[in-house]
Amino acid sequence: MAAVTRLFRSSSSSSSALFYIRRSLSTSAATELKSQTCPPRIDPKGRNVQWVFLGCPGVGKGTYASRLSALLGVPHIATGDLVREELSSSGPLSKQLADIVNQGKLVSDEIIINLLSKRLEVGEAKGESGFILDGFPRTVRQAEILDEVTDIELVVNLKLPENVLLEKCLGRRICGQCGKNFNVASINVKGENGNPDISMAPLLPPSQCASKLITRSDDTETIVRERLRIYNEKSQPVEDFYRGQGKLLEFDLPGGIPESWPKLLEALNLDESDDKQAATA
Ligand SMILES: Nc1ncnc2c1ncn2[C@@H]1O[C@H](COP(=O)(O)OP(=O)(O)O)[C@@H](O)[C@H]1O
Repeated sequence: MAAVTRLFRSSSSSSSALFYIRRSLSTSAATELKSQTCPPRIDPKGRNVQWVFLGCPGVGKGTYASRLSALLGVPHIATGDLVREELSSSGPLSKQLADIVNQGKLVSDEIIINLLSKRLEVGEAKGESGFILDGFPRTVRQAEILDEVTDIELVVNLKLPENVLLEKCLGRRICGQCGKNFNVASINVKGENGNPDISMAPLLPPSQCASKLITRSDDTETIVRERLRIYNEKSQPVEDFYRGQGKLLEFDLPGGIPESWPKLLEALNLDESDDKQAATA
């Protein structure tokens, strides 16, 4: 497979893949955020933002990153989706990835950078610029590599208590036909240590999707617990990396989408009229 060939041809860690990332991103204008944690009020479209979404498995990175990508007119690039696409192909990497993902482990930095650079190449050919990254970087090494090739403006760190994350992952369903995400869990968790209670209504599928729902093979309790453990070990240092750069916006989700989305827009200094544009996009 071309991606693997390219990866193993590179003499230093991911250098050829990095070339593609650099080339794809060099045309995008980056705005320094530095010590601010709230971006300036902006005209959302055509801004070519370079944002990253961090957060534990099941927190909702995909949901909010995808809504914001529609609002801001930039691609939502989820490395988990790239891994799953590769998994469902019959390429030689597929079996290796299945073993890693189904143990809840992280794919190597080299493979993930290679998949990401291929995705960026395709986007570049279509004239894309800017991005919202979801699920990348997940290690400090990945964050350092990203820093070498682009200037991330803002890193949104979505947070929920661990018991909610587990329930959300176990309730997650995907329509096998249209690919939309749903959640059958009805969450009511009492807040501990002075934290507020959290309730989330299920996000149920319409009738045409109801009979086609599938569960991700890595959304079992054992694998989710392992993914949470690995997040704490490998990905939490990424939060510190960006906190040190003054780019981290911490966002405690207050509940499901109806409660969280307006508050997230507020935290990002985006307003309701921008939201309406997204809804009709
Ligand atoms: N940046 C990355 N680095 C290493 N592995 C990754 C990365 N992104 C995704 N993966 C792999 O793909 C799997 C699914 O990713 P994702 O859909 O983002 O899951 P999650 O729901 O755990 O956030 C991960 O468990 C991991 O094996």
